Amino acid sequence: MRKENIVLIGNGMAGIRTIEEILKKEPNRFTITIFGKEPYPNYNRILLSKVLQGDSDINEIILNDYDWYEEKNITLYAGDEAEEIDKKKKVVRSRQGRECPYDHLIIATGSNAFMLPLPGADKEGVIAFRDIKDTEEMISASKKYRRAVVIGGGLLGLEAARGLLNLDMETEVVHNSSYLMERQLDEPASRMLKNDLEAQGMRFHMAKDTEKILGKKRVEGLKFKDGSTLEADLVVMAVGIRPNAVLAGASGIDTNRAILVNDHMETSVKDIYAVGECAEHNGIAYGLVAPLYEQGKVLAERICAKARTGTGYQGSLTYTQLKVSGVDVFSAGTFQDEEDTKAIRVHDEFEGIYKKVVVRDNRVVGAVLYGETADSPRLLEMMKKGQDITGLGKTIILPSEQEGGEAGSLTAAMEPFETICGCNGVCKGDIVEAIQKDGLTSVEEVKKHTNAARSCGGCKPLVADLLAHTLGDEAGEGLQEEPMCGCTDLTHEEVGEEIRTKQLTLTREVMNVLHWKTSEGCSKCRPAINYYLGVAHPKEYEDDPSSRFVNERMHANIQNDGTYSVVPRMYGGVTNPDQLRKIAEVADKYDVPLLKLTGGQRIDMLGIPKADLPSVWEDLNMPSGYAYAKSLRTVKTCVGEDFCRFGTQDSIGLGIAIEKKYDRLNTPHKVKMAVSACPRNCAESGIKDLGIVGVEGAWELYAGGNGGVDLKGGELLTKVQTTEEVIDTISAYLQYYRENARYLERTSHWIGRVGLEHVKSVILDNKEERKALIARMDTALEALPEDPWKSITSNEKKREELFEQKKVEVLQ
Ligand SMILES: Cc1cc2nc3c(=O)[nH]c(=O)nc-3n(C[C@H](O)[C@H](O)[C@H](O)COP(=O)(O)OP(=O)(O)OC[C@H]3O[C@@H](n4cnc5c(N)ncnc54)[C@H](O)[C@@H]3O)c2cc1C
Ligand SMILES: NC(=O)c1ccc[n+]([C@@H]2O[C@H](COP(=O)([O-])OP(=O)(O)OC[C@H]3O[C@@H](n4cnc5c(N)ncnc54)[C@H](O)[C@@H]3O)[C@@H](O)[C@H]2O)c1
Ligand code: SF4
Ligand code: FES
Repeated sequence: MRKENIVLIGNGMAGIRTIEEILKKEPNRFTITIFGKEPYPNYNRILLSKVLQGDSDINEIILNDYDWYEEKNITLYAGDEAEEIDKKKKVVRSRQGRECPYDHLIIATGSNAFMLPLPGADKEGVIAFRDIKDTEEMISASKKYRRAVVIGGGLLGLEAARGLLNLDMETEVVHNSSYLMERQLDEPASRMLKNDLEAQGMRFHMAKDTEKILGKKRVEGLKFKDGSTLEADLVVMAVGIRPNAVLAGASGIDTNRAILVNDHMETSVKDIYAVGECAEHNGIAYGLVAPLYEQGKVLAERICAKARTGTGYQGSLTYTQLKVSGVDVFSAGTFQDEEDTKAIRVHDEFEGIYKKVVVRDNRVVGAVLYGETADSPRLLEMMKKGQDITGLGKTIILPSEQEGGEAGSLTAAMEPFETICGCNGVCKGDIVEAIQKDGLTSVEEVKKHTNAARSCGGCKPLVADLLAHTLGDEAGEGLQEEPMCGCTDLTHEEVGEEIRTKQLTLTREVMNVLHWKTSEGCSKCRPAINYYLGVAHPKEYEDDPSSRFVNERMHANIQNDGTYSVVPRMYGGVTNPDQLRKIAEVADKYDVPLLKLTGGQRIDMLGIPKADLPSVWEDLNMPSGYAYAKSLRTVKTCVGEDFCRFGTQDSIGLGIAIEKKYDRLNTPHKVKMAVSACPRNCAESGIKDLGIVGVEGAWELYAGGNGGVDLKGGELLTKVQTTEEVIDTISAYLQYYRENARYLERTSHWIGRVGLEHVKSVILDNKEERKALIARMDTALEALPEDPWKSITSNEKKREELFEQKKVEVLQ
């Protein structure tokens, strides 16, 4: 029987994804022929930004190489353009004279970059940014010329500008509106973006209209309508796209802005379909891959089923993320305030974080996240489902606002149906199933099996996290490591190792020697570098407060209304009438709105304005409880042998001794401990980073427990006889954790990653290493800073700098 012929015009992202979907359903039913104007196999256009930025090369962005076409028996005419569609004879004719019959014709001709029709726009050195040729031209221009101007401050323009900066060009962006990315961001987010990009070295000319392009044969500059000029050796136009519908229109297929299609991607002509940026569905021609891939799935279904099935394509909710290292931007749906909308806003100018969630009729209809975008999958899910948020608190809508903002634990808390990869519409459940069923151990494998992370790559950290979480103890050597952040290609471990081996001592030095891609780093790498430097040089390194998160800088936890909470240290959860009287007096004097007992057995004074913090600390005259820090938080104790009839050990005495010894020590994440004097475990030792349980004549130590989002029982580390052995084991364990865990990795994740047996083999079995770890811990303890509250209240300058100048806003 004759196979049916499919002809595809356009070898780009949407067309080939449609073919992939068809082949999944019907690997042998069709003879497939593809015309591609560009002389390459199918590549990832999105990652051209990364090629320009030097993070990737052209070979790495090929999605399907020539072998793939051969394996699938597909004929590809690369570099040959389809010029005519003869609907009567059902053939396509090409520029090189080929004539191909079709039973099904798919048009996926994408878009063309829009070139402003300015006088001089045809000069040498004036280009677009759309394909491999443009990218290569920019890279080669950077070797000869110095001054680049990008016209257009949208997604494409900013990604191009970042690339040109990486190529060492002086880069200016000319934008016709007063705000960058005004189609995706509101004013505050746009302002923050501009500040951060300026700090990276980009220069902006806002609200400028270009009148003409100056120069002889090659471009020499721009002239604006206000009469001013700007010199340029290279001009990149990034001012939007125009769907490529000319061939379809000339062939008698109905077009408007693009090729008109119905819910099944059918055009006005039988057996001719359109998909991708060249298609217009319900008045919208999309310019991002996620909707195009959804269309591809529908079209594959339509062609394979030989009839219309189901509801077809119903339009897409789009979202964008900017691919520029050092800035995290997310935008979806309605992002401007409207008459019938309300917004939840969080704005932290210290950490450079802005979040706005737009709500209409108790449903999330849009969001802008700047500086921290971990909440984006959950918000998208809420928007897609139209979830009623009545009664949901801010920490449910923005889970990363929870105390401590547990970086890295977000996928653990996600539901199986929640989307991990927006571009490819892949949810958590699909990925977990593939990891388990197919034994996947790397992001690359997950990519191949599920398509997740195969497009913009923005979801890679989530995929990596999910992989590590799903594999747990099995996550061994094969697990592919992710870079620390967009500012570097090095992993946490590599940066730590370089700091140690190259004896780097300052943040700036780390960034210079390790070729950081941004001049100032970002909110992910700066705190991590600061931490690694502190661990490597405990005596010499001077902590950098500007690399600390806001809570650590202010030595108090910021609350959702912009006030702070103050938690004084109560060693082992033990207090006395003097302390209680002092707390009561301070609470009265400062009208503290809420006093609350914490889970760590101390008293939290909530609702204190920032300006009052130093006076409150002074009046309390108690040490800081470090309730805000990546450090030892509390050592919870049960009453133990002195009072409890079951107690066999002095849990309070041991708990206080431990808390006094390790108090103020920097750790990769917060550390909680507990001491119970018998297996009844009243201090909840089983869910602590290190839990100690008294048994007849001995102590059992449990490691890697967690009572937070990721509930986990600790595992037995060892059983020892004396309190001295307990302390030595804690020193070895904590020091090994400090030196080997990634910054922001809780002990439960760290042990899950490296395995408890490994930790035991180092800190218990290897006597030499145990001794060395204990010695290094002692050195770190000798170098501990004085109590931070005291150091601020006794230093007028510090007090003024921190508490009387800058502004932290948290708007609700
Ligand atoms: C630098 C850059 C970064 C981007 N980043 C993102 C991002 O982060 N996220 C995101 O979602 N989207 C991003 N996009 C947009 C995304 O790449 C497009 O939406 C997507 O590539 C469109 O796919 P398509 O198949 O419709 O069109 P295309 O990928 O453009 O493919 C169409 C192909 O058809 C060919 N063609 C046209 N006419 C003919 C003809 N007559 N005969 C034969 N071949 C023809 C074209 O040469 C082209 O190769 C980015 C785009 C660029 C340029
Ligand atoms: N990260 C991403 O998702 C990403 C990255 C790059 C490109 N893309 C896609 O590629 C396509 C093209 O991107 P784009 O940024 O060119 O399109 P765009 O339409 O989103 O932005 C163009 C920008 O240029 C500005 N502009 C228009 N005319 C101008 C003029 N005369 N002078 C100065 N500025 C002018 C506009 O105000 C607008 O902000 C879009 O579909 C986009 O979604 C997406
Ligand atoms: S853990 Fe045991 S010793 Fe401690 S309070 Fe509870 S029952 Fe008493
Ligand atoms: S979100 Fe773009 S590849 Fe997954």
